[in-house]
Amino acid sequence: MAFQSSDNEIKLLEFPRAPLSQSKLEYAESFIVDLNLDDGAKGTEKLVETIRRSATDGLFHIVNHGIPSNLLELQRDVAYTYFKTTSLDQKDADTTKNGSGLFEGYKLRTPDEKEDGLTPTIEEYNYDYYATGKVVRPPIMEKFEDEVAKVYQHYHHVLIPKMMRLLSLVCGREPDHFYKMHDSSLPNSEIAHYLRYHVNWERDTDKKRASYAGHTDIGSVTFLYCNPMPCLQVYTAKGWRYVPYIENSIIVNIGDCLESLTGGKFPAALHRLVKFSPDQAGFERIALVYFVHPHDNIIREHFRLEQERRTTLAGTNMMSGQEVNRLIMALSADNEDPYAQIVDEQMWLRSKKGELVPAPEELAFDYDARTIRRRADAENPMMEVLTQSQPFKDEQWRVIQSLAREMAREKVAFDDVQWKTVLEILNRAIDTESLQTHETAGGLTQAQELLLERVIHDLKAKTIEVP
Ligand SMILES: O=C(O)CCC(=O)C(=O)O
Ligand SMILES: [Fe+2]
Repeated sequence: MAFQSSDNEIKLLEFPRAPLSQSKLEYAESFIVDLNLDDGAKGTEKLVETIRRSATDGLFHIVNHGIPSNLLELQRDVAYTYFKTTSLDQKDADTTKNGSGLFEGYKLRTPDEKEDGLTPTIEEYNYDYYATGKVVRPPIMEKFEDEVAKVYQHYHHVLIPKMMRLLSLVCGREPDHFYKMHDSSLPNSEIAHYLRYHVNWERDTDKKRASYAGHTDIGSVTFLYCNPMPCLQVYTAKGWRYVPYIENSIIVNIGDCLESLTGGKFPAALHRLVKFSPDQAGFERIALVYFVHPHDNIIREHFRLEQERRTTLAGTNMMSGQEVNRLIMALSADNEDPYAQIVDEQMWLRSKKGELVPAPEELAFDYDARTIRRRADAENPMMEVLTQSQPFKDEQWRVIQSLAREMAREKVAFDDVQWKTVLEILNRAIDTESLQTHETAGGLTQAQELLLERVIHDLKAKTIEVP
């Protein structure tokens, strides 16, 4: 039950702030965008250049953003008070789905957590101020809504347009190019996201909450109010690095949608949370995040394109920047960094410029589970379709891989039925050196046939080595 004093008034608690950490840590480069310099002329050009340079990390810091720090710190106290003083039963009741698949309110506990009566060690609350207004807010949030809403209003009316304009300029577009995808003419969502990391949150790392295992945010940009507890890391060309703490700054973090909208030229920031530094042990951490998504139809198109790319790349050993991200996510979920030993820095940088790069040979994607596993113990989903549970011979696999590479390059895909035809043709080509493609039941388009013929021709010419 919410803490209430005798006069029925809910009291705001002050979040116990840890002293600044003195730990010596390896930090990412600080790309600082001072909005006071945004003059529409030389100053703006300088900011555009800084943002352009930050594209390797996908993350930069804005200062002189115009939101008074006391408002943001009030927001931190409000979030803390809610998490700290609200009963579990009330929190369970505070969840609402807003119809878009995104949750509103308190993030539902898992059935296990409910059964064991446990409070999640990372708690989350989502707040879409510009949504329909149907959601009933907890009393402490209602009480301070007018003040805290000034933060949302500033994001909505000032910082989103400014960032979208700067990002459009970075990408050589018309100044309103990205903002037109976010304005109020069509439905979209902006979500204030509060997180409470309990003192002992790292003990639950097997639960892999998205916020701390390596991940990218799905929207276009995310604003993160600077946090004096240096747990946030970003993946850079040098590996995982701590995000520097710059007082009163707001971090801007590029999400998947902006990566798609820029054709991979502005890659999403891959980030994660790691344990508290020893001199801040015993404190909790409250994070204040503001997710920005483009219009709903653009989000849908983004997911459609992602699905299409996955279909095209499935079974190939080529990866897009997003797959590279997923690879690092899968490998670094335990806060280790084996990725750097597998893929070199140049490859990573190329993927960050929108190129397809070869995946490490020994790894295979599992698109359904959104993970990547070592090939030895991987069941490749394409192999399943092709072999219908027969084990796949090495030589067949070699040919299929070559075919798949060509498919990725030429953007040709086969459906499940067509794959069976393809397999028949390839098996015959391998076993009898017969290269006829037209003898089979078919179902292939001309482009597919041509592609297949070329791969088979290479096979005959032994440019594909069959061991
Ligand atoms: O806790 C933080 O600083 C960031 C959390 C985060 O990455 C997220 O909520 O997506
Ligand atoms: Fe995130």
